[in-house]
Amino acid sequence: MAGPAQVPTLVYLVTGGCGFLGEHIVRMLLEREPRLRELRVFDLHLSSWLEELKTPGPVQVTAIQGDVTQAHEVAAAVAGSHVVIHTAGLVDVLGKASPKAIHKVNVQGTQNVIEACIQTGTQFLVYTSSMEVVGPNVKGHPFYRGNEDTPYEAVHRHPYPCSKALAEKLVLEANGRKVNGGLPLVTCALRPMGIYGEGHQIMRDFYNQGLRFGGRLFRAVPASVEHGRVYVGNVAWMHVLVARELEQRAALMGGQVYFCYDKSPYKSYEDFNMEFLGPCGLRLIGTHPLLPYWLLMLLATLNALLQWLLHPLVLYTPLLNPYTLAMANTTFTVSTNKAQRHFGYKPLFSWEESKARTIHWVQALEGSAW
Ligand SMILES: NC(=O)C1=CN([C@@H]2O[C@H](COP(=O)(O)OP(=O)(O)OC[C@H]3O[C@@H](n4cnc5c(N)ncnc54)[C@H](O)[C@@H]3O)[C@@H](O)[C@H]2O)C=CC1
Ligand SMILES: C[C@@H](CO)CCC[C@@H](C)[C@H]1CC[C@H]2[C@@H]3[C@H](O)CC4=CC(=O)CC[C@]4(C)[C@H]3CC[C@]12C
Repeated sequence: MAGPAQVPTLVYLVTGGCGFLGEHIVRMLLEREPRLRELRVFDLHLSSWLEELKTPGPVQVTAIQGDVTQAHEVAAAVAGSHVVIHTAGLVDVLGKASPKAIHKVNVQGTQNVIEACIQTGTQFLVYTSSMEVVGPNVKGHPFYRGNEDTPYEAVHRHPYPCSKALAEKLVLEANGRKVNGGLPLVTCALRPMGIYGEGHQIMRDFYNQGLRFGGRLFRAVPASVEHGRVYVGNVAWMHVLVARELEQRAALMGGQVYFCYDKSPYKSYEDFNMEFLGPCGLRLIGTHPLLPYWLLMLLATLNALLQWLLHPLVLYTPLLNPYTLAMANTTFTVSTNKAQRHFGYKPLFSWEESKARTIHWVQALEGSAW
């Protein structure tokens, strides 16, 4: 809420504001950005929950149905905004979208956002990048408690990380370009670890898979492999803070990247999911992977082959493919305080609270075993 001395003046635009992360950013801005006058929510598909936010209140919420690949639609939405949080993206590692579509949305879409800021004189751009810009790489090298300066051979082949890496580069290189009116564009990129929390589709998929197998999930990843995770509320909070601080700390923060992290424990992907699915009645079978890695890779490759064979007829997109298996089997965790040093980030939600909120959400899912 605005204090007595604060007159809300700022206009924010959130692209992808109806997605899993986008919704949390939108709600967080409304709760915790007192200087906000108007919040523009731009998305290809507008969600029904936006309606309740559009009712008269201290902040005008404007829903804009649009496509980031359409430069004119982006420019119209950006015009007159002070800050753009560009979180729209095509997130796909299961083969639901073509490489071309992923590139178009993630790279061309980001280029359109940058050019729109330049054309319309919008000075501050926050980009949701991804840990995937760094790794895990195709060689399966571990990244153990690394930070933004840890050397790592970032080599990608999959369309999604390739597109995020290219888009991040565009955003960082645009820092300092002159926007209409002559002021410099200030950009920075946030690289979330694997996000979890209310609304997480893959968590929902694992839960439904567990229900189909009589409440059981079967271990495929050794418990010793650590996969970094971060709660969606903390990712949203980091976006709000960066957007708020970018003006005052432009010299320090402009052109920088920040991993998005919190106090979520370092665990394997499956053991971490069990923190939520366990209390909802699911069990993870096996203390070690039930099948050897080579056999899992064979099955994953068969899945990829089936996907290719079936694609003219149906979309076959199982969770297990060579890429997801390699991702889940490679340690990738961060330990950094760069965001704290540069803009005072501290997680808003403790691990206990993040866990409780996520469990509560899983329990409320349809078909719950709870
Ligand atoms: N889910 C995760 O674990 C992580 C996600 N990220 C990044 O966070 C961002 C948000 O991801 P999620 O919320 O998980 O995905 P999501 O798929 O739930 O949200 C993406 C949103 O972008 C919108 N969108 C897609 N194409 C669009 C287009 N052409 N024009 C306008 N809007 C479009 C979608 O409709 C959707 O609402 C993405 O940029 C993603 O790369 C980064 C790290 C981890
Ligand atoms: C082998 C399977 C048996 O249970 C487990 C498969 C799990 C995978 C579906 C996930 C493992 C790692 C995830 C990715 C990771 O958290 C990083 C990501 C960052 C992003 O920017 C987007 C999402 C994702 C690619 C995430 C997707 C799901 C996994 C591959």
